[in-house]
Amino acid sequence: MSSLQDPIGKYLPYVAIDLPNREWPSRRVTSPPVWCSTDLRDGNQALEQPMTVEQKTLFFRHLVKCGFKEIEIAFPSASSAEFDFVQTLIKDGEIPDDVWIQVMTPARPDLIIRTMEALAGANKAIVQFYAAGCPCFREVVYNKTEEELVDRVVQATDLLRQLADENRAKYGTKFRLCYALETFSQTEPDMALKICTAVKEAWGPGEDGPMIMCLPSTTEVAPTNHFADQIEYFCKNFKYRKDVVISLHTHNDRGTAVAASEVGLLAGADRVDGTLFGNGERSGNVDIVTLALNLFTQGIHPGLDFGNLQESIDIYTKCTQLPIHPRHPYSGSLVYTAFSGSHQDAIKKGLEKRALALANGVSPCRWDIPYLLLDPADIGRNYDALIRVNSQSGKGGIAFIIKERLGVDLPRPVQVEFYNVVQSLNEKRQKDMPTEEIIQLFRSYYYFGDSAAANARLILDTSSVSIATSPDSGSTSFRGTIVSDGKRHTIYGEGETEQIAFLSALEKPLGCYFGIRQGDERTPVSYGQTITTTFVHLGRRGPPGADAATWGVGLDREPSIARLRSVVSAVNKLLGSRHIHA
Ligand SMILES: CC(=O)SCCNC(=O)CCNC(=O)[C@H](O)C(C)(C)COP(=O)(O)OP(=O)(O)OC[C@H]1O[C@@H](n2cnc3c(N)ncnc32)[C@H](O)[C@@H]1OP(=O)(O)O
Ligand SMILES: CC(C)C(=O)C(=O)O
Repeated sequence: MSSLQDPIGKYLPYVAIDLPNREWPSRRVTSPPVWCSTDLRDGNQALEQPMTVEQKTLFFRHLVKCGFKEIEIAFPSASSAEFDFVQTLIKDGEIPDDVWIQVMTPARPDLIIRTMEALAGANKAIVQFYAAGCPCFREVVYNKTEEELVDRVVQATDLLRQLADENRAKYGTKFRLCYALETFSQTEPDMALKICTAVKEAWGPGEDGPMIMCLPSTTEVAPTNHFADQIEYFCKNFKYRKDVVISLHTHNDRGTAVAASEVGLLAGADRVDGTLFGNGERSGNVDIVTLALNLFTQGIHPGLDFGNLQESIDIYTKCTQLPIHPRHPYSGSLVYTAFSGSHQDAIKKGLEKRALALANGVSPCRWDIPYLLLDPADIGRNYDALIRVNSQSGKGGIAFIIKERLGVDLPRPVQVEFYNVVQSLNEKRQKDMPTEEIIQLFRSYYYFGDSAAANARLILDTSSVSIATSPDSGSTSFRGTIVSDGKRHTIYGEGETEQIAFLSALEKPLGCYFGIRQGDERTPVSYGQTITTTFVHLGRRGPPGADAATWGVGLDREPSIARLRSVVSAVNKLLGSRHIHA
């Protein structure tokens, strides 16, 4: 069996930057960055099967709909499909006036020329060219000295400026340059400054807007505090800082791309490029949905619209053929679901408190629900999946489902009673119980609604019921028709309340004596109509030691009928027999 070897010597720790007065730890982000989607380039280049023109077009339209104003659409020199895609978007008028398309090229003259050809006719274009700066790339990949590398990027910038001028003259295209110092986070800080200064000076002030300096963690190799130091150091020491937009492009090799971008913004960056759901090379780019919703849950509108997140998920999965993990932040199918009892209980209480505050007109009503960072409704989800029941669940979660689906607000003892029923089934099944099944079980267990009546030994014909209260004695009389074990009886009884009168009327045909031990009636709930829910705890007198008691539930628009129904429910449970559980 293999075991993890001693890593000392094989892997080197990062070299910390001397930044004694670092400011990023105490800063706050108060407004969103400029966003750039790189789904159609970095995302696309990492797919087993890169997107077709149709898929890219669909994705592009969606990015526009989400509100991206800068969209990297292709690596035009990679293939004719990529080249043609750029031309198709331009010629078909797909690009809104306020959107800058971005394309990517290495700092190679042949590829730069081809890239600029692809932009013929564009209105607004950002050309991103890249060359890595770190020692490994200089030595291993390019075989170039620092000076030779600087020369290469300066020559590339000169060529880009010349071609941009030509395109501008021919098509009126507005051009901005983005230089991506690939492997920035592995490049010596002063080398990073040197190479970016050379590019900026070669490009000049830029006619159509500020130049962009993209500082990527091409491969994420160190903790995020180090990345933040690198960005702050660059921002403080780059002499053209005020003239450029600093952009972040973080990868997720250590699983901290989101955190790296967040601290990078604190450290002074202005722009973030990344992909929806973090698609991209290896473990991906930064997930822009997560970043944006992280801002949203701090009370800052991200300037991107993920109000219908399912649409983004559907388009993403269709175009990339990649799934979203069920536990993916904000987007996963299970991230707004609690299975465990104490989570469910807390969520239920939080939502009830919020409902009360909303009903009392509290506005704005702060979202403060245990375990739920975001209101699922904000991204277009409903509350159906909030609670799912398995053997780890408790009474609170089950009560939540019954309340949400049936409008029945169970009192605590009924919650406990029904929880025990669900729990004993769950323990046998060893898997979660779908909501529909819980509802069905509730109906049948409490002989609730028409479907449950089929199993009932006692049925009350509610249309036959007449209840009267004597003004003299104050006593209430009940008259009505029941069906007991298939036989029809017209019965009569008297008592202090309609429930007691009904119970006394039942004694003869059923041959049993029942007594009310406890009752509970809930404020009528409104589901288009006003419904009263009544709960009764009913005892049956049996032989010594064999007394039984149970809860019954009754619902009706008419409060007195709801009370009688609760008695029917409890009596049926006590009589048992024809009752069949799920
Ligand atoms: C970190 C990133 O994601 S960067 C973006 C990466 N994306 C892509 O590569 C997707 C599209 N790429 C492609 O289709 C192809 O790589 C092409 C068409 C661009 C180039 O293909 P080829 O000409 O066959 O070259 P290849 O990809 O093997 O590149 C290697 C050469 O480019 C050089 N090179 C690599 N990056 C750069 C750069 N940024 N600037 C200048 N030269 C570079 C290498 O040093 C190497 O040169 P050498 O042949 O003299 O040793
Ligand atoms: C070249 C840049 C933008 C990049 O994709 C990276 O470094 O990961």
